[in-house]
This record gives sequence, C-alpha cells and structure tokens, in this order.
Amino acid sequence: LEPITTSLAFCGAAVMWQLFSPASWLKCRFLECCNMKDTLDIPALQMALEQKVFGQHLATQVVLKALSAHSRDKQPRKPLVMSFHGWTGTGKTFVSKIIARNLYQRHEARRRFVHQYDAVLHFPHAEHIKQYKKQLQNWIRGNVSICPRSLFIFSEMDQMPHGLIDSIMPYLSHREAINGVYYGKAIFLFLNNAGGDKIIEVALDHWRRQKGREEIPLTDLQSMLSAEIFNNRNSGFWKSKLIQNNLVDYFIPFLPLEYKHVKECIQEELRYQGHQEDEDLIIKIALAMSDYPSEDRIYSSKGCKTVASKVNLAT
Ligand SMILES: Nc1ncnc2c1ncn2[C@@H]1O[C@H](COP(=O)(O)OP(=O)(O)OP(=O)(O)O)[C@@H](O)[C@H]1O
Repeated sequence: LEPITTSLAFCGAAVMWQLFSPASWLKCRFLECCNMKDTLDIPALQMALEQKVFGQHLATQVVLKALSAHSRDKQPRKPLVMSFHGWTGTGKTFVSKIIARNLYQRHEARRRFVHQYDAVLHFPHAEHIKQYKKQLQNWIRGNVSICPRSLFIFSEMDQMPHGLIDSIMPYLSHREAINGVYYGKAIFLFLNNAGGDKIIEVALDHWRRQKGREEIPLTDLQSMLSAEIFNNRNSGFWKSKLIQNNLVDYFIPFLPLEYKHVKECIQEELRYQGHQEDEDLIIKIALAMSDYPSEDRIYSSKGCKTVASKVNLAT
C-alpha cells in the first residue's frame, strides 16, 4: 500500500468515526452530543440553585445531593427518580429547567435528550390508557437507547390517568440492562401539586409555633409525601407500584413562598425586564400577592407564578 493513500484513508476513517460515534470529541465540540462523559457541572448547578431559587432550601439541597451522587457513580444500579411536590408557582418547573440546562448546556442537545411529558397534553383521555402505556414505554426505551443520560420530566402528574405511570416500572428498577438497553444513567423527574396542601399544613404549623422555616424536618415531610400520594386518587401515583416498590428515590417538598421570597422574585423579574429596582413597587406587588391564609397573609397562594404579569402591568 502506498503510504500517502494509507494515511489519508486513516485520517478519513478517524474523521468519520468522530462524526458518527455518539460521544466523540469532535461531535461534542461542534454538534449536539449525549452527555456520555458525565459532564454535569455540579458547582455551576449549585450556584444556579442557590442564587436563582428562593425559599426552597430543602428542595435545592436534596436535588443537589441526589444529582451529585448519581453523576459520580459510573454505573448506577437504577435511574435517578425524584418527585417534586408543592403548590403552584413554588418553583418545581423552574428547578427542573435549571437541572436540564446544567445537564445539557447546548440548546440542541437539550432538545434531543431532555424529554417533557405533560399529562394534560400527552395523555388527555383516560380511556386510551392501553395505547398511552405502549407509547410511553416505546418513548423511554427509544430515547434511552439513543442516549443513556436522558432526562425525562413528567409535569401535571396529578392529571395522569390512573395506572399509567406504573407502565414504566421495569425501566426504573434495579437491573443491569433490558434487551441490551441500560437505564441506570437516566434521570426521571415527576412534578406534582399533590401533597402541596400537606406541605402547607406542616409549614403553617411551624410558623404558628414560632419555629423557623429552616427547622421544618425534611424526613418527616418526605415520608408524609410518599404516604399522601399513594393514598390520593388525584396524584398520578394512587396505589402505584412505583411507590410500593420504593422506586422513587426522593420525594422533594417545595415549601409555600412567603412575602420576602415573592419580593425576591419581583426584584429578579424587574432586573430581567430591564427596569429599575423600585422598592415601593416591589413592596406593593408583593403585598398584593401575599394572600394565604386570608387571616394571616403569610404565603402567596400562587407562589411566584404571576410575578411576570404583575410586573408587566405595573411598569
Ligand atoms: N422558588 C422560586 N424561586 C425563584 N423563582 C421562582 C420560584 N418559584 C417560582 N418562580 C418563578 O415563577 C415562575 C413559575 O414557577 P414554576 O413554573 O416553576 O412553578 P411550579 O411550581 O412548576 O407551578 P405549577 O405547579 O403550577 O406547574 C418560574 O418560571 C420562576 O420565574
């Protein structure tokens, strides 16, 4: 063989391999790439959670610890499964977006490897449950075989048809692989309003006994949430085998947001919209949003959900 042709052939083969192998350096550098090398930037994630998420010290601590441990493990025995619970506007979707952004920094990679299922949008008819079960299994199997480090986010879990979520049980179990597909690196997030009322009860009880928010015990809340969603018909996890078989690793409470947290959200929104931080305006909006319970007005019943529109109206 002539040396120049041989070298060119080798170079060509190397470039082709780089372009077509799923996690090659060239592909990851310039195109979207599945996060095969576990490049989750834990310090960056920590910074984002600490600086951007207000009033959720319990949730952010657990999320950070869980993701750090799972990403350190080279061969996790099961996917990481976290279930977020809390009232509307407390930051469940917001935190899930921060996780996705830190897992996949490039927009194109996020589009390919982060998968969102909205129960209302994707599974609207309870009578089609058989078909949904198959679809869901196919989606998960297909996506994990393309990229083991796939992120699945299920929102509006409380609207999920009863029994549907159990169809993904085999993929969440402790197994080496199923038909050649290894699921251990996948991450599943469930976002749920169910359990929110119980979290509020605990938080209010603490407040009434003049105990600090920081003293709310996480373990009590977690076991309460697990029992609550298992027994609640409208949780998406009613009598679920995922709960019975302990396949949900973390039940994560999102506490109700107080006046001072709403103020921080408003301040952030003003900054984001390019307005001056007007203290009087911040106080006016925050006071109008702190409305629960009606006699004490400690919490915002909509969390920070309507902050953007309130700021739009007021500026
Ligand atoms: N704890 C928080 N810290 C900072 N911003 C927050 C927080 N909670 C909510 N927000 C702001 O409010 C917006 C709406 O919150 P988000 O969608 O995360 O609420 P949610 O808990 O998912 O509500 P729902 O249960 O109705 O889906 C976010 O995009 C974010 O801007």
